[in-house]
Amino acid sequence: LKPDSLHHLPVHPLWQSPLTIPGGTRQSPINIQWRDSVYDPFLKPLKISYDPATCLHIWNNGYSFLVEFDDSTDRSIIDGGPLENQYRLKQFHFHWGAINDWGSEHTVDCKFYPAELHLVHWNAVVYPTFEEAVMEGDGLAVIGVFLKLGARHEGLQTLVDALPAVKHKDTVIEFDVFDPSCLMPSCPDYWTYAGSLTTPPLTESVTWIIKKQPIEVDEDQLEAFRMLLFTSDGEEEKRMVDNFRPLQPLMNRTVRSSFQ
Ligand SMILES: NS(=O)(=O)c1ccc(-n2ccn(-c3ccc(F)cc3F)c2=O)cc1
Ligand SMILES: [Zn+2]
Repeated sequence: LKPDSLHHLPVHPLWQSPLTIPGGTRQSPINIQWRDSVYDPFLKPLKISYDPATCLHIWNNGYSFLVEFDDSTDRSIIDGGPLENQYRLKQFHFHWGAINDWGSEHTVDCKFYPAELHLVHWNAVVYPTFEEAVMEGDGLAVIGVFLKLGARHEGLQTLVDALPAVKHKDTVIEFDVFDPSCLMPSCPDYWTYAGSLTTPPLTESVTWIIKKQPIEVDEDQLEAFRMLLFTSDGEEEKRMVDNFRPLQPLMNRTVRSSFQ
């Protein structure tokens, strides 16, 4: 890419940034082609231990709504799986579509789910702050969980009930007890690959752990996501929908599976 050609990269209206990172070799999200994933018998089970009391607040950051956690200690962590160290939970958020035909960031055999949950963790064993971990190849670990249309999810409902209070960009409410483990599917199977953040700064610092089994949510719960706004109070309302990044090239990467 010659420098002047950067100005002609397609810029997706939502992301206000180049769709592809010049020189990017491990961008996310990707399509997971099930038959091309490679079973790795050395992958360990993922260990998750969250302390519900570390939950702080929910805020609408203009991209999604984030549930943020107190990551000043090792009270909410994940370990095992493909990870060399334990990683601390910082926040979780979702991506979803305007309709149920799409909304997830990752796809499986080119199939979209209506939404995708991301639990963002950082390597506090090696890096002193989240800000530094974001810049390092082994700095972050994000668990991705697909949402599919089905039965009402009782654990999610406490979160859904709070969403009207964060309808507008830059609004926040206290949310002091929530255990994200209730959003995990029962099946331990996952895929894992080396990738990036899917919104700016798009840094190539994420070990992705994508759960094979989706969780079920009902239509009302998805509609509750869709009534959020990208816009601040007083601005012309823009519904917060389709906040997912387009698929990125796999390039020289292998997706490993924890299951045969
Ligand atoms: N969708 S995702 O890949 O899970 C994803 C995408 C972007 C982020 N993200 C965006 C800005 N930040 C961020 C927040 C605080 C900070 F100090 C540094 C950051 F990069 C961040 O973690 C976090 C997670
Ligand atoms: Zn995300």
